[in-house]
Amino acid sequence: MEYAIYQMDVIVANPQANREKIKQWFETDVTSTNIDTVVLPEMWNTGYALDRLESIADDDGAVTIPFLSDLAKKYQVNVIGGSIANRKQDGIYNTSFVFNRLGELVHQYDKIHLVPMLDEPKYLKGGCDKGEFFELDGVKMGIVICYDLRFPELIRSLVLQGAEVIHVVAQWPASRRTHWHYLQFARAIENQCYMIAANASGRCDGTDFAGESLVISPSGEAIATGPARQEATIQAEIMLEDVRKIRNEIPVFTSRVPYLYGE
Ligand SMILES: NC(=O)CCC(=O)C(=O)O
Repeated sequence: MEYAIYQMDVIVANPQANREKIKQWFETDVTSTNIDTVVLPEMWNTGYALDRLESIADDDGAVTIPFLSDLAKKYQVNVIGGSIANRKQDGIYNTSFVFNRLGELVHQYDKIHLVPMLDEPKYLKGGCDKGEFFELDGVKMGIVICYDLRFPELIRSLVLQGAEVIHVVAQWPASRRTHWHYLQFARAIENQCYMIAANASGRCDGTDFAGESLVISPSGEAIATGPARQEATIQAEIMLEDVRKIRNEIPVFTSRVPYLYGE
């Protein structure tokens, strides 16, 4: 499966301009190649303009769902739609939407863990549905959003449901770029799964985002790394048989003792 990650420099507080950027990116970077799946970063509609979300968040995906669905259909690619600021009845969530090549919405997920360091709990509501896997092209996968990466239980639970590929969509600050790297590698190695991590570049209210998007194999090798702090497209091919291979070589999942972990 061939991936393209949009390491996007999100325009702060301008959803229309960000949709235009994404449309343009599909035209230039998705048409000419054999891409199966594209991945966008976190909060690509508004960036971290949290104090302005009341007026710029989408309304339960009203604009974003048809926008991403049309792109998936037009280019016949799966779309891991990053995440957006998304108003629901009881507040604004940080929501991901995933589409298959037919443009069908196959999954949605609200970020569970809100980031105190970026003031998210003041402006956003945290999701309370447990992460569930979805399937694209017959492959079981999962998605988490940025700070969720720090909670190994969430990713382990997706992998125990059968996910072989975990997507992390993010706006991860450059100041904590070492955590970004080590945590991604740890999650790949401990779960023997692919990690596909799409980070934003650019800056918002004095915070620089790291870029350095990553594709990591189930044995913990970096297959692709995006440049630091600049917009880029990262392309990589993943081989699902590598998941089976490493799980046979180092049978972590048969060595587990679930009753000792309270499962
Ligand atoms: N957008 C985020 O969730 C950032 C997470 C972060 O800064 C961290 O975990 O550190």
